[in-house]
Amino acid sequence: MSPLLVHWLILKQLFFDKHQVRLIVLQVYCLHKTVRMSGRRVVVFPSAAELGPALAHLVASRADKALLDHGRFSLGLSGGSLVSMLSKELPALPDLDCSHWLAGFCDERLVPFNDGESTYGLYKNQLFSKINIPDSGVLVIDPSLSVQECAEDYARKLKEAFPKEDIPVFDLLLLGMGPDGHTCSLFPDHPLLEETQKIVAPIDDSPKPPPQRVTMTFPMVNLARCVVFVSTGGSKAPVLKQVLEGGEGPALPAARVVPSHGELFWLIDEPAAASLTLQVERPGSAAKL
Ligand SMILES: O=C(O)[C@H](O)[C@@H](O)[C@H](O)[C@H](O)COP(=O)(O)O
Repeated sequence: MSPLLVHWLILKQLFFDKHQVRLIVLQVYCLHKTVRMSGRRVVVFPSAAELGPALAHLVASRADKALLDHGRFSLGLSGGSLVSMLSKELPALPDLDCSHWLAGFCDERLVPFNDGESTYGLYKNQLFSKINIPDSGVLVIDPSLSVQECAEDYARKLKEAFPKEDIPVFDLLLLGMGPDGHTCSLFPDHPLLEETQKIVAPIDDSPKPPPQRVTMTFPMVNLARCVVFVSTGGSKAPVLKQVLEGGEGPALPAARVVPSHGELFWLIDEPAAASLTLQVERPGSAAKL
């Protein structure tokens, strides 16, 4: 018998009657249900430095699972701080094999690849050059096209890469969230939030520069097997509270990411979590998610 169980049985004998035991079990169950079984896990790390390795392990574990299940791991990337975090942490994993990975972009800015604003350009220099992902394993936009054509071209590339599915189902999408609650290039109050037909849409009036971008839409994002938001820093605290706990007015774009069948993680640090009152997980840096 495990020592924990022995302790519990002694405690139970000494202090609790049957009714109290039932209550405690019910409370533990409810807590577990709130934290885990709502389908969304909010996981708080002391700092971004501790969050990074846990994110890398999560990526590697979902990659292992996907490779076993269907021989390929499809990963959707976003810009922002994710670029440097992934570029630091993924190559540091021992034995990471990316030869059967397919990397796409949750959104991309319509600028040449050698422009400092190109998300692909950043990943190419900082991450792809350090891991063994083949060039053919990276799905990129064609920045020479108009924004409309670019979105159509990128949607076609995605559909070709997922021939068995009407709408591509990514194994893992990594998302960031802006201080206005945007994610991908889906901005608050923008008509693209209501898009139901296209899997990738053009946007030429992005409130955050550069104005021309292409973006995955909610119908595609919400089909992913796993979606992970990464949000760090005290400046994100107010919007995180609104997104995770609700507030006045229509739901912000990041709050509308609710995978229909997949997992949803919010990996955040303590400064970003400062205003939250909901139940969160605080697993420490060695977290295996
Ligand atoms: O295309 C963009 O303009 C950025 O990529 C942007 O959408 C970013 O992902 C979020 O603002 C989160 O940024 P952080 O990861 O730095 O919080």
